[in-house]
Amino acid sequence: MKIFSASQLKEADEITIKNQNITSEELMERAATTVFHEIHRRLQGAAISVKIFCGIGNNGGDGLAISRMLIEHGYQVKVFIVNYSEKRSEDFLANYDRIKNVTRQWPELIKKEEDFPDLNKGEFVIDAIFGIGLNRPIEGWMARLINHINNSDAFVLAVDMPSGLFPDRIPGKNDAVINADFTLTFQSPKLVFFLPQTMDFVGDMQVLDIGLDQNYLAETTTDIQLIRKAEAHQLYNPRKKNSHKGSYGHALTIGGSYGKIGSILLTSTAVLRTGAGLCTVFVPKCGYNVIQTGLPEAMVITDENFEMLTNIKTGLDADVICFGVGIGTSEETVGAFKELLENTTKPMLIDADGLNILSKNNDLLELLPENSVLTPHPKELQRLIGEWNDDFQKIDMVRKFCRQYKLIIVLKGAYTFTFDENNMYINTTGNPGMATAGSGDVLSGVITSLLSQKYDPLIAAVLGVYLHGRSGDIYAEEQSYEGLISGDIADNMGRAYNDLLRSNNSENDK
Ligand SMILES: NC(=O)C1=CN([C@@H]2O[C@H](COP(=O)(O)OP(=O)(O)OC[C@H]3O[C@@H](n4cnc5c(N)ncnc54)[C@H](OP(=O)(O)O)[C@@H]3O)[C@@H](O)[C@H]2O)[C@@H](O)CC1
Ligand SMILES: Nc1ncnc2c1ncn2[C@@H]1O[C@H](COP(=O)(O)OP(=O)(O)O)[C@@H](O)[C@H]1O
Ligand SMILES: [K+]
Repeated sequence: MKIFSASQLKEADEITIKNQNITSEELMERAATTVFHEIHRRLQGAAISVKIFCGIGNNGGDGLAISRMLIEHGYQVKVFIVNYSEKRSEDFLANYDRIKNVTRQWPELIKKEEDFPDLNKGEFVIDAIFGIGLNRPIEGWMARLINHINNSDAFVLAVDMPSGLFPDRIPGKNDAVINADFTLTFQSPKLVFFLPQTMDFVGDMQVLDIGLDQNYLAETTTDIQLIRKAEAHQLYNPRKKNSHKGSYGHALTIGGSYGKIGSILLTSTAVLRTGAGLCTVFVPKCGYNVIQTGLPEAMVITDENFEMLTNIKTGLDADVICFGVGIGTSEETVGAFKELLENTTKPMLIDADGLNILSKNNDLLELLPENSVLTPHPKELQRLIGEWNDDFQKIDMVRKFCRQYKLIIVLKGAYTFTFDENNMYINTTGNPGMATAGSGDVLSGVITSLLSQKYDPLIAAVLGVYLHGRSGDIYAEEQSYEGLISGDIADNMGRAYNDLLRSNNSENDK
Protein backbone atom coordinates (compact mmCIF):
# COMPACT_ATOMS: atom_id res chain seq x y z
CA MET A 1 0.00 0.00 0.00
CA LYS A 2 1.36 3.39 -0.96
CA ILE A 3 1.90 5.99 1.72
CA PHE A 4 1.01 9.34 0.20
CA SER A 5 2.19 12.72 1.46
CA ALA A 6 -0.27 15.38 2.61
CA SER A 7 0.22 17.35 -0.61
CA GLN A 8 -0.46 14.26 -2.72
CA LEU A 9 -3.66 13.63 -0.74
CA LYS A 10 -4.77 17.20 -1.29
CA GLU A 11 -4.08 16.80 -5.00
CA ALA A 12 -6.01 13.50 -5.05
CA ASP A 13 -8.84 15.35 -3.37
CA GLU A 14 -8.96 18.01 -6.10
CA ILE A 15 -8.65 15.54 -8.96
CA THR A 16 -11.41 13.38 -7.48
CA ILE A 17 -13.75 16.33 -7.25
CA LYS A 18 -13.04 17.20 -10.88
CA ASN A 19 -13.12 13.70 -12.39
CA GLN A 20 -16.08 12.43 -10.42
CA ASN A 21 -17.93 15.68 -10.96
CA ILE A 22 -18.76 16.11 -7.29
CA THR A 23 -18.45 19.02 -4.89
CA SER A 24 -15.89 19.10 -2.11
CA GLU A 25 -18.85 19.02 0.29
CA GLU A 26 -19.98 15.75 -1.28
CA LEU A 27 -16.49 14.33 -0.87
CA MET A 28 -16.52 15.40 2.77
CA GLU A 29 -19.91 13.73 3.19
CA ARG A 30 -18.48 10.54 1.73
CA ALA A 31 -15.43 10.66 4.02
CA ALA A 32 -17.59 11.34 7.07
CA THR A 33 -19.93 8.49 6.13
CA THR A 34 -17.05 6.00 6.17
CA VAL A 35 -16.12 7.17 9.67
CA PHE A 36 -19.74 7.05 10.81
CA HIS A 37 -20.15 3.48 9.52
CA GLU A 38 -17.03 2.35 11.36
CA ILE A 39 -18.18 3.94 14.62
CA HIS A 40 -21.74 2.62 14.23
CA ARG A 41 -20.42 -0.89 13.48
CA ARG A 42 -18.46 -0.85 16.72
CA LEU A 43 -20.92 0.96 19.01
CA GLN A 44 -24.08 -0.70 17.64
CA GLY A 45 -26.26 2.08 19.00
CA ALA A 46 -24.83 1.85 22.54
CA ALA A 47 -26.17 4.49 24.93
CA ILE A 48 -22.82 6.08 25.69
CA SER A 49 -22.05 9.75 25.78
CA VAL A 50 -20.23 10.97 22.67
CA LYS A 51 -18.38 14.31 22.75
CA ILE A 52 -17.06 15.61 19.45
CA PHE A 53 -14.50 18.39 19.19
CA CYS A 54 -14.46 20.05 15.77
CA GLY A 55 -11.93 22.54 14.45
CA ILE A 56 -12.90 25.10 11.85
CA GLY A 57 -11.09 23.67 8.81
CA ASN A 58 -12.06 20.59 6.86
CA ASN A 59 -11.15 18.20 9.64
CA GLY A 60 -13.71 20.08 11.72
CA GLY A 61 -16.14 19.85 8.77
CA ASP A 62 -15.71 16.08 8.84
CA GLY A 63 -16.39 16.15 12.57
CA LEU A 64 -19.64 18.08 12.07
CA ALA A 65 -20.86 15.70 9.37
CA ILE A 66 -20.01 12.68 11.57
CA SER A 67 -21.85 14.35 14.46
CA ARG A 68 -24.94 14.85 12.34
CA MET A 69 -24.97 11.22 11.22
CA LEU A 70 -24.54 9.95 14.78
CA ILE A 71 -27.36 12.22 16.02
CA GLU A 72 -29.65 11.03 13.21
CA HIS A 73 -28.99 7.47 14.35
CA GLY A 74 -29.99 8.18 17.92
CA TYR A 75 -26.61 8.56 19.61
CA GLN A 76 -26.24 10.94 22.58
CA VAL A 77 -23.91 13.47 21.00
CA LYS A 78 -22.55 16.78 22.24
CA VAL A 79 -20.78 18.84 19.61
CA PHE A 80 -18.14 21.46 20.44
CA ILE A 81 -16.53 23.89 18.05
CA VAL A 82 -12.95 24.70 18.91
CA ASN A 83 -13.38 28.29 17.88
CA TYR A 84 -9.85 29.60 17.63
CA SER A 85 -10.42 31.86 14.61
CA GLU A 86 -13.16 33.20 12.39
CA LYS A 87 -11.43 31.82 9.25
CA ARG A 88 -13.76 28.88 8.76
CA SER A 89 -13.51 26.66 5.69
CA GLU A 90 -16.42 26.61 3.23
CA ASP A 91 -17.20 22.97 3.84
CA PHE A 92 -17.04 23.52 7.56
CA LEU A 93 -19.62 26.27 7.19
CA ALA A 94 -21.90 24.13 5.03
CA ASN A 95 -21.85 21.40 7.69
CA TYR A 96 -22.27 23.94 10.46
CA ASP A 97 -25.60 24.92 8.90
CA ARG A 98 -26.61 21.34 8.26
CA ILE A 99 -26.15 20.23 11.84
CA LYS A 100 -28.22 23.14 13.06
CA ASN A 101 -31.03 21.98 10.81
CA VAL A 102 -30.98 18.66 12.64
CA THR A 103 -30.49 19.80 16.24
CA ARG A 104 -32.29 23.15 15.96
CA GLN A 105 -29.45 24.81 17.84
CA TRP A 106 -25.89 25.83 17.13
CA PRO A 107 -23.13 23.62 18.53
CA GLU A 108 -21.38 24.92 21.64
CA LEU A 109 -18.37 27.15 21.01
CA ILE A 110 -15.15 26.75 22.99
CA LYS A 111 -13.16 29.99 23.12
CA LYS A 112 -11.32 29.72 26.41
CA GLU A 113 -10.42 27.30 29.19
CA GLU A 114 -13.63 27.98 31.15
CA ASP A 115 -15.62 26.55 28.22
CA PHE A 116 -14.00 23.09 28.41
CA PRO A 117 -16.59 20.40 29.15
CA ASP A 118 -16.01 17.72 31.79
CA LEU A 119 -14.81 14.47 30.29
CA ASN A 120 -15.46 11.27 32.14
CA LYS A 121 -14.42 7.66 32.07
CA GLY A 122 -16.60 5.66 29.73
CA GLU A 123 -17.27 8.63 27.45
CA PHE A 124 -16.35 8.55 23.80
CA VAL A 125 -14.42 11.56 22.50
CA ILE A 126 -13.97 12.24 18.81
CA ASP A 127 -11.06 14.48 17.86
CA ALA A 128 -11.77 16.39 14.66
CA ILE A 129 -9.83 19.54 15.53
CA PHE A 130 -6.93 19.36 13.06
CA GLY A 131 -6.03 16.92 10.31
CA ILE A 132 -3.39 17.08 7.61
CA GLY A 133 -3.65 20.88 7.51
CA LEU A 134 -1.81 21.51 10.79
CA ASN A 135 1.11 23.77 9.96
CA ARG A 136 2.35 25.04 13.34
CA PRO A 137 2.23 23.85 16.94
CA ILE A 138 -1.06 24.18 18.80
CA GLU A 139 -0.78 26.92 21.39
CA GLY A 140 -2.56 28.71 24.25
CA TRP A 141 -5.94 27.48 25.46
CA MET A 142 -6.17 25.05 22.53
CA ALA A 143 -3.05 23.29 23.77
CA ARG A 144 -4.65 23.13 27.20
CA LEU A 145 -7.77 21.63 25.61
CA ILE A 146 -5.65 18.92 24.02
CA ASN A 147 -4.11 18.19 27.44
CA HIS A 148 -7.59 18.23 29.02
CA ILE A 149 -8.67 15.53 26.54
CA ASN A 150 -5.46 13.56 27.08
CA ASN A 151 -5.81 13.72 30.85
CA SER A 152 -9.37 12.41 30.80
CA ASP A 153 -10.17 8.71 30.99
CA ALA A 154 -12.41 8.96 27.94
CA PHE A 155 -11.78 6.79 24.87
CA VAL A 156 -10.38 9.05 22.14
CA LEU A 157 -10.92 8.46 18.45
CA ALA A 158 -9.01 10.71 16.04
CA VAL A 159 -10.40 11.56 12.62
CA ASP A 160 -7.72 11.34 9.90
CA MET A 161 -4.88 12.28 12.28
CA PRO A 162 -4.54 12.93 16.00
CA SER A 163 -4.70 16.73 16.28
CA GLY A 164 -1.29 18.25 16.87
CA LEU A 165 0.53 15.65 14.81
CA PHE A 166 2.08 17.11 11.64
CA PRO A 167 1.98 15.05 8.47
CA ASP A 168 5.61 15.85 7.64
CA ARG A 169 7.58 16.72 10.74
CA ILE A 170 8.03 15.74 14.36
CA PRO A 171 6.25 17.87 16.95
CA GLY A 172 8.42 19.55 19.59
CA LYS A 173 8.84 17.85 22.95
CA ASN A 174 6.34 20.12 24.67
CA ASP A 175 3.87 20.49 21.82
CA ALA A 176 0.27 19.49 22.50
CA VAL A 177 -0.78 16.40 20.56
CA ILE A 178 -3.87 14.25 21.02
CA ASN A 179 -3.06 10.83 22.41
CA ALA A 180 -5.59 8.80 20.47
CA ASP A 181 -6.76 5.32 21.35
CA PHE A 182 -7.82 4.80 17.77
CA THR A 183 -7.28 6.68 14.51
CA LEU A 184 -9.51 6.36 11.47
CA THR A 185 -7.52 7.79 8.60
CA PHE A 186 -8.57 8.64 5.07
CA GLN A 187 -7.29 6.70 2.07
CA SER A 188 -3.64 6.39 3.06
CA PRO A 189 -1.87 5.97 6.38
CA LYS A 190 0.48 8.84 7.11
CA LEU A 191 4.23 8.26 7.53
CA VAL A 192 4.22 9.71 11.06
CA PHE A 193 1.92 6.89 12.20
CA PHE A 194 4.93 4.55 11.99
CA LEU A 195 7.85 6.61 13.30
CA PRO A 196 9.15 5.77 16.79
CA GLN A 197 8.81 9.41 17.88
CA THR A 198 5.16 9.75 16.85
CA MET A 199 3.57 6.29 16.62
CA ASP A 200 2.34 6.33 20.22
CA PHE A 201 -0.07 9.21 19.51
CA VAL A 202 -2.00 7.17 16.96
CA GLY A 203 -3.23 4.16 18.94
CA ASP A 204 -4.74 1.47 16.76
CA MET A 205 -5.22 2.57 13.21
CA GLN A 206 -7.55 1.81 10.35
CA VAL A 207 -7.45 3.15 6.83
CA LEU A 208 -10.79 4.13 5.28
CA ASP A 209 -11.25 4.05 1.53
CA ILE A 210 -13.07 7.26 0.61
CA GLY A 211 -13.07 6.53 -3.11
CA LEU A 212 -10.44 9.01 -4.28
CA ASP A 213 -9.65 8.93 -8.00
CA GLN A 214 -8.40 5.43 -8.81
CA ASN A 215 -6.15 6.53 -11.67
CA TYR A 216 -4.46 9.15 -9.56
CA LEU A 217 -3.83 6.65 -6.78
CA ALA A 218 -2.52 4.02 -9.19
CA GLU A 219 -0.33 6.32 -11.24
CA THR A 220 1.12 8.56 -8.56
CA THR A 221 4.41 7.20 -7.34
CA THR A 222 5.50 7.31 -3.75
CA ASP A 223 8.80 6.25 -2.29
CA ILE A 224 7.19 4.77 0.82
CA GLN A 225 5.17 1.55 0.84
CA LEU A 226 3.38 -0.26 3.63
CA ILE A 227 3.91 -4.02 3.51
CA ARG A 228 0.86 -6.04 4.53
CA LYS A 229 -0.16 -9.53 3.56
CA ALA A 230 -1.35 -8.48 0.10
CA GLU A 231 2.01 -6.91 -0.78
CA ALA A 232 4.10 -9.67 0.84
CA HIS A 233 2.17 -12.35 -1.03
CA GLN A 234 3.18 -10.80 -4.34
CA LEU A 235 6.84 -11.17 -3.43
CA TYR A 236 6.62 -14.90 -2.72
CA ASN A 237 8.13 -17.41 -5.19
CA PRO A 238 6.44 -20.83 -5.09
CA ARG A 239 8.73 -23.86 -4.97
CA LYS A 240 8.87 -25.96 -8.10
CA LYS A 241 7.87 -29.61 -8.02
CA ASN A 242 10.88 -30.50 -10.14
CA SER A 243 13.52 -29.18 -7.75
CA HIS A 244 16.15 -30.41 -5.31
CA LYS A 245 18.07 -28.96 -2.38
CA GLY A 246 20.55 -27.32 -4.71
CA SER A 247 17.67 -25.28 -6.14
CA TYR A 248 17.25 -23.47 -2.82
CA GLY A 249 20.83 -22.56 -2.31
CA HIS A 250 23.62 -23.09 0.17
CA ALA A 251 23.83 -20.56 2.99
CA LEU A 252 26.99 -20.07 5.02
CA THR A 253 26.38 -18.62 8.47
CA ILE A 254 29.44 -17.30 10.30
CA GLY A 255 29.20 -16.28 13.91
CA GLY A 256 29.36 -17.03 17.60
CA SER A 257 32.03 -16.86 20.26
CA TYR A 258 32.52 -18.48 23.65
CA GLY A 259 29.28 -17.93 25.60
CA LYS A 260 27.40 -16.72 22.51
CA ILE A 261 27.10 -19.77 20.32
CA GLY A 262 23.32 -19.71 20.82
CA SER A 263 23.06 -16.69 18.53
CA ILE A 264 24.44 -18.45 15.46
CA LEU A 265 22.41 -21.54 16.32
CA LEU A 266 19.24 -19.41 16.23
CA THR A 267 20.28 -17.78 12.95
CA SER A 268 21.10 -21.09 11.30
CA THR A 269 17.90 -22.72 12.51
CA ALA A 270 15.98 -19.85 10.92
CA VAL A 271 17.95 -20.31 7.68
CA LEU A 272 16.75 -23.89 7.38
CA ARG A 273 13.22 -23.23 8.71
CA THR A 274 12.81 -20.53 6.03
CA GLY A 275 13.63 -22.96 3.28
CA ALA A 276 17.31 -22.83 2.26
CA GLY A 277 18.51 -26.08 0.70
CA LEU A 278 21.73 -26.36 2.67
CA CYS A 279 23.29 -24.56 5.60
CA THR A 280 26.90 -24.66 6.71
CA VAL A 281 27.75 -23.02 10.00
CA PHE A 282 31.22 -21.62 10.65
CA VAL A 283 31.97 -21.22 14.37
CA PRO A 284 34.90 -21.12 16.78
CA LYS A 285 35.79 -24.63 17.96
CA CYS A 286 33.74 -24.24 21.16
CA GLY A 287 30.60 -24.22 19.01
CA TYR A 288 31.10 -27.54 17.30
CA ASN A 289 29.10 -29.82 19.59
CA VAL A 290 26.45 -27.18 20.20
CA ILE A 291 25.60 -26.79 16.54
CA GLN A 292 25.87 -30.47 15.65
CA THR A 293 23.53 -31.34 18.49
CA GLY A 294 21.20 -28.36 18.31
CA LEU A 295 20.81 -28.39 14.55
CA PRO A 296 21.70 -31.78 13.09
CA GLU A 297 20.39 -30.62 9.69
CA ALA A 298 23.33 -28.19 9.35
CA MET A 299 26.97 -28.89 8.53
CA VAL A 300 29.67 -27.37 10.71
CA ILE A 301 33.16 -26.05 10.01
CA THR A 302 35.24 -24.63 12.83
CA ASP A 303 37.81 -21.90 13.18
CA GLU A 304 41.24 -22.95 14.42
CA ASN A 305 40.56 -20.87 17.55
CA PHE A 306 38.47 -22.28 20.39
CA GLU A 307 36.78 -19.07 21.59
CA MET A 308 36.43 -16.68 18.67
CA LEU A 309 36.70 -16.21 14.94
CA THR A 310 40.23 -15.59 13.76
CA ASN A 311 40.63 -17.16 10.34
CA ILE A 312 37.63 -17.92 8.15
CA LYS A 313 38.52 -20.70 5.72
CA THR A 314 35.65 -22.82 4.45
CA GLY A 315 36.58 -23.93 0.94
CA LEU A 316 32.91 -23.42 0.07
CA ASP A 317 31.32 -21.45 -2.72
CA ALA A 318 28.18 -20.58 -0.76
CA ASP A 319 25.31 -18.67 -2.39
CA VAL A 320 25.14 -16.23 0.50
CA ILE A 321 27.10 -15.47 3.65
CA CYS A 322 25.54 -14.25 6.87
CA PHE A 323 28.11 -12.68 9.15
CA GLY A 324 28.20 -11.18 12.58
CA VAL A 325 25.90 -12.55 15.28
CA GLY A 326 27.61 -13.24 18.59
CA ILE A 327 31.16 -12.67 17.30
CA GLY A 328 32.47 -9.90 19.56
CA THR A 329 34.80 -7.22 18.19
CA SER A 330 38.28 -8.54 18.97
CA GLU A 331 41.16 -7.52 16.75
CA GLU A 332 41.56 -11.06 15.43
CA THR A 333 37.90 -11.19 14.43
CA VAL A 334 38.15 -7.81 12.69
CA GLY A 335 41.10 -9.17 10.69
CA ALA A 336 39.15 -12.30 9.78
CA PHE A 337 36.19 -10.18 8.63
CA LYS A 338 38.43 -8.02 6.45
CA GLU A 339 39.90 -11.04 4.75
CA LEU A 340 36.43 -12.50 4.24
CA LEU A 341 35.23 -9.28 2.60
CA GLU A 342 38.26 -9.16 0.31
CA ASN A 343 37.36 -12.59 -1.00
CA THR A 344 33.59 -12.29 -1.35
CA THR A 345 31.62 -10.91 -4.26
CA LYS A 346 28.10 -12.20 -3.55
CA PRO A 347 25.73 -10.09 -1.44
CA MET A 348 26.16 -10.72 2.26
CA LEU A 349 23.99 -10.16 5.26
CA ILE A 350 25.73 -8.38 8.13
CA ASP A 351 24.25 -8.12 11.61
CA ALA A 352 25.11 -7.36 15.24
CA ASP A 353 28.86 -7.23 15.97
CA GLY A 354 29.51 -7.44 12.24
CA LEU A 355 27.86 -4.00 12.10
CA ASN A 356 29.77 -2.76 15.12
CA ILE A 357 33.03 -3.74 13.42
CA LEU A 358 31.96 -1.81 10.31
CA SER A 359 31.21 1.23 12.48
CA LYS A 360 34.71 1.21 13.95
CA ASN A 361 36.44 0.37 10.65
CA ASN A 362 34.79 2.52 8.00
CA ASP A 363 37.25 1.37 5.34
CA LEU A 364 35.56 -2.03 5.43
CA LEU A 365 32.30 -0.48 4.20
CA GLU A 366 33.93 0.01 0.80
CA LEU A 367 34.58 -3.74 0.61
CA LEU A 368 30.96 -4.78 1.11
CA PRO A 369 29.56 -6.46 -1.99
CA GLU A 370 26.89 -4.36 -3.72
CA ASN A 371 23.35 -4.97 -2.46
CA SER A 372 24.49 -6.49 0.81
CA VAL A 373 21.85 -6.37 3.52
CA LEU A 374 22.64 -4.71 6.86
CA THR A 375 20.18 -5.29 9.72
CA PRO A 376 20.88 -2.75 12.50
CA HIS A 377 18.69 -1.93 15.47
CA PRO A 378 18.63 1.83 16.18
CA LYS A 379 21.72 1.78 18.41
CA GLU A 380 23.75 -0.13 15.82
CA LEU A 381 22.49 2.25 13.14
CA GLN A 382 23.57 5.25 15.14
CA ARG A 383 27.08 3.79 15.52
CA LEU A 384 27.12 3.27 11.77
CA ILE A 385 25.77 6.59 10.45
CA GLY A 386 26.05 8.97 13.42
CA GLU A 387 23.45 10.80 15.54
CA TRP A 388 20.23 12.22 14.13
CA ASN A 389 18.02 14.97 15.51
CA ASP A 390 14.71 13.34 14.69
CA ASP A 391 13.16 10.49 12.75
CA PHE A 392 12.85 12.47 9.52
CA GLN A 393 16.55 13.30 9.57
CA LYS A 394 17.31 9.68 10.38
CA ILE A 395 15.45 8.57 7.24
CA ASP A 396 17.39 11.06 5.10
CA MET A 397 20.69 9.87 6.58
CA VAL A 398 19.88 6.19 6.00
CA ARG A 399 18.90 6.88 2.40
CA LYS A 400 22.15 8.72 1.81
CA PHE A 401 24.13 5.88 3.38
CA CYS A 402 22.36 3.30 1.19
CA ARG A 403 23.18 5.34 -1.90
CA GLN A 404 26.78 5.93 -0.91
CA TYR A 405 27.59 2.26 -0.31
CA LYS A 406 24.89 0.63 -2.51
CA LEU A 407 23.40 -1.27 0.38
CA ILE A 408 20.05 -2.39 1.72
CA ILE A 409 19.37 -1.38 5.30
CA VAL A 410 16.82 -3.10 7.49
CA LEU A 411 16.23 -0.78 10.43
CA LYS A 412 14.63 -2.92 13.12
CA GLY A 413 12.01 -1.68 15.53
CA ALA A 414 8.36 -1.93 16.45
CA TYR A 415 7.82 -1.06 12.80
CA THR A 416 10.82 -2.27 10.82
CA PHE A 417 11.81 -0.08 7.87
CA THR A 418 13.69 -1.50 4.89
CA PHE A 419 15.58 0.96 2.68
CA ASP A 420 17.26 0.70 -0.66
CA GLU A 421 18.71 3.58 -2.64
CA ASN A 422 15.33 4.99 -3.54
CA ASN A 423 12.53 3.44 -1.56
CA MET A 424 11.43 2.67 1.93
CA TYR A 425 9.18 -0.21 3.00
CA ILE A 426 7.36 -0.21 6.32
CA ASN A 427 6.51 -3.59 7.78
CA THR A 428 3.21 -4.18 9.56
CA THR A 429 3.81 -7.50 11.29
CA GLY A 430 5.51 -8.20 14.61
CA ASN A 431 4.60 -7.57 18.23
CA PRO A 432 6.12 -6.57 21.58
CA GLY A 433 6.64 -10.24 22.45
CA MET A 434 9.48 -10.11 19.93
CA ALA A 435 11.38 -7.71 22.16
CA THR A 436 13.34 -10.69 23.46
CA ALA A 437 16.95 -11.81 23.20
CA GLY A 438 17.89 -13.28 19.86
CA SER A 439 14.89 -12.29 17.75
CA GLY A 440 17.21 -10.19 15.57
CA ASP A 441 19.48 -13.22 15.10
CA VAL A 442 16.47 -15.13 13.80
CA LEU A 443 15.65 -12.30 11.38
CA SER A 444 19.17 -12.51 9.97
CA GLY A 445 18.63 -16.20 9.32
CA VAL A 446 15.27 -15.62 7.65
CA ILE A 447 16.62 -13.01 5.23
CA THR A 448 19.78 -15.03 4.57
CA SER A 449 17.62 -18.01 3.69
CA LEU A 450 15.61 -16.02 1.16
CA LEU A 451 18.86 -14.70 -0.35
CA SER A 452 20.05 -18.26 -0.68
CA GLN A 453 16.79 -19.12 -2.45
CA LYS A 454 17.70 -16.46 -5.07
CA TYR A 455 15.27 -13.80 -4.01
CA ASP A 456 16.50 -10.37 -5.06
CA PRO A 457 18.21 -8.81 -1.99
CA LEU A 458 15.63 -6.07 -1.53
CA ILE A 459 12.77 -8.55 -1.82
CA ALA A 460 14.53 -10.99 0.52
CA ALA A 461 14.76 -8.21 3.11
CA VAL A 462 11.18 -6.97 2.75
CA LEU A 463 9.59 -10.43 2.62
CA GLY A 464 11.90 -11.75 5.35
CA VAL A 465 10.94 -8.95 7.73
CA TYR A 466 7.26 -9.58 7.00
CA LEU A 467 7.47 -13.36 7.57
CA HIS A 468 9.59 -12.98 10.71
CA GLY A 469 6.99 -10.63 12.23
CA ARG A 470 4.10 -12.80 11.11
CA SER A 471 5.72 -15.84 12.69
CA GLY A 472 5.98 -13.95 15.98
CA ASP A 473 2.34 -12.87 15.63
CA ILE A 474 1.17 -16.43 15.05
CA TYR A 475 2.98 -17.58 18.17
CA ALA A 476 1.50 -14.70 20.19
CA GLU A 477 -2.05 -15.34 18.89
CA GLU A 478 -1.85 -18.91 20.15
CA GLN A 479 0.17 -18.26 23.31
CA SER A 480 1.19 -14.82 24.57
CA TYR A 481 3.67 -12.00 24.08
CA GLU A 482 5.47 -12.80 27.30
CA GLY A 483 5.95 -16.49 26.56
CA LEU A 484 7.64 -15.87 23.23
CA ILE A 485 11.35 -16.64 22.97
CA SER A 486 13.23 -16.08 19.77
CA GLY A 487 13.52 -19.77 18.89
CA ASP A 488 9.71 -19.77 18.64
CA ILE A 489 9.97 -17.30 15.77
CA ALA A 490 12.22 -19.69 13.85
CA ASP A 491 9.99 -22.64 14.76
CA ASN A 492 6.83 -20.93 13.51
CA MET A 493 8.18 -19.96 10.09
CA GLY A 494 6.24 -22.80 8.52
CA ARG A 495 3.00 -21.37 9.86
CA ALA A 496 3.95 -17.90 8.67
CA TYR A 497 4.34 -19.18 5.10
CA ASN A 498 1.09 -21.08 5.36
CA ASP A 499 -0.70 -17.98 6.55
CA LEU A 500 0.80 -15.91 3.72
CA LEU A 501 -0.51 -18.33 1.14
CA ARG A 502 -4.02 -18.50 2.54
CA SER A 503 -6.17 -16.29 0.36
CA ASN A 504 -8.24 -14.36 2.89
CA ASN A 505 -6.79 -10.96 2.09
CA SER A 506 -8.73 -7.98 3.25
CA GLU A 507 -7.77 -4.30 2.96
CA ASN A 508 -6.67 -4.03 6.57
CA ASP A 509 -5.16 -7.52 6.85
CA LYS A 510 -1.67 -7.50 8.27
N1 LIG B 1 -8.30 13.88 0.42
C1 LIG B 1 -8.36 14.17 1.67
O1 LIG B 1 -7.36 14.06 2.31
C2 LIG B 1 -9.63 14.61 2.32
C3 LIG B 1 -9.53 15.34 3.50
N2 LIG B 1 -10.57 15.69 4.24
C4 LIG B 1 -10.37 16.31 5.54
O2 LIG B 1 -9.72 17.55 5.43
C5 LIG B 1 -8.69 17.65 6.40
C6 LIG B 1 -7.72 18.70 6.03
O3 LIG B 1 -8.42 19.90 6.10
P1 LIG B 1 -7.73 21.33 6.07
O4 LIG B 1 -6.78 21.36 4.96
O5 LIG B 1 -8.82 22.30 6.08
O6 LIG B 1 -6.91 21.35 7.39
P2 LIG B 1 -7.30 21.13 8.94
O7 LIG B 1 -6.36 20.12 9.46
O8 LIG B 1 -8.75 20.89 9.14
O9 LIG B 1 -7.00 22.53 9.64
C7 LIG B 1 -6.24 23.46 9.05
C8 LIG B 1 -6.72 24.82 9.49
O10 LIG B 1 -6.12 25.15 10.69
C9 LIG B 1 -5.24 26.28 10.57
N3 LIG B 1 -4.11 25.89 11.37
C10 LIG B 1 -3.13 25.01 11.10
N4 LIG B 1 -2.34 24.81 12.16
C11 LIG B 1 -2.85 25.59 13.15
C12 LIG B 1 -2.51 25.81 14.51
N5 LIG B 1 -1.47 25.19 15.07
N6 LIG B 1 -3.24 26.63 15.23
C13 LIG B 1 -4.28 27.25 14.69
N7 LIG B 1 -4.66 27.08 13.41
C14 LIG B 1 -3.96 26.26 12.66
C15 LIG B 1 -5.06 26.49 9.10
O11 LIG B 1 -5.17 27.80 8.73
P3 LIG B 1 -4.06 28.94 8.74
O12 LIG B 1 -4.34 29.69 10.00
O13 LIG B 1 -2.71 28.28 8.73
O14 LIG B 1 -4.31 29.71 7.51
C16 LIG B 1 -6.31 25.83 8.52
O15 LIG B 1 -7.37 26.75 8.45
C17 LIG B 1 -8.17 16.24 6.43
O16 LIG B 1 -7.36 15.98 7.54
C18 LIG B 1 -9.46 15.47 6.43
O17 LIG B 1 -10.00 15.42 7.74
C19 LIG B 1 -11.90 15.16 3.89
O18 LIG B 1 -12.91 15.97 4.33
C20 LIG B 1 -12.08 14.92 2.40
C21 LIG B 1 -10.94 14.25 1.73
N1 LIG C 1 7.71 -4.03 20.07
C1 LIG C 1 8.05 -4.73 18.96
N2 LIG C 1 7.16 -4.88 17.97
C2 LIG C 1 7.49 -5.56 16.85
N3 LIG C 1 8.71 -6.13 16.64
C3 LIG C 1 9.63 -6.00 17.58
C4 LIG C 1 9.36 -5.30 18.79
N4 LIG C 1 10.47 -5.32 19.54
C5 LIG C 1 11.41 -6.02 18.84
N5 LIG C 1 10.89 -6.43 17.66
C6 LIG C 1 11.63 -7.15 16.60
O1 LIG C 1 12.53 -8.08 17.20
C7 LIG C 1 13.81 -8.01 16.59
C8 LIG C 1 14.84 -7.54 17.62
O2 LIG C 1 16.10 -7.50 17.05
P1 LIG C 1 17.40 -7.08 17.86
O3 LIG C 1 17.18 -5.79 18.54
O4 LIG C 1 18.55 -7.20 16.94
O5 LIG C 1 17.45 -8.21 18.98
P2 LIG C 1 18.62 -9.21 19.36
O6 LIG C 1 19.88 -8.42 19.33
O7 LIG C 1 18.27 -9.67 20.74
O8 LIG C 1 18.59 -10.31 18.37
C9 LIG C 1 13.66 -7.09 15.40
O9 LIG C 1 13.34 -7.80 14.24
C10 LIG C 1 12.50 -6.19 15.82
O10 LIG C 1 11.82 -5.64 14.72
K1 LIG D 1 -8.09 15.06 14.10
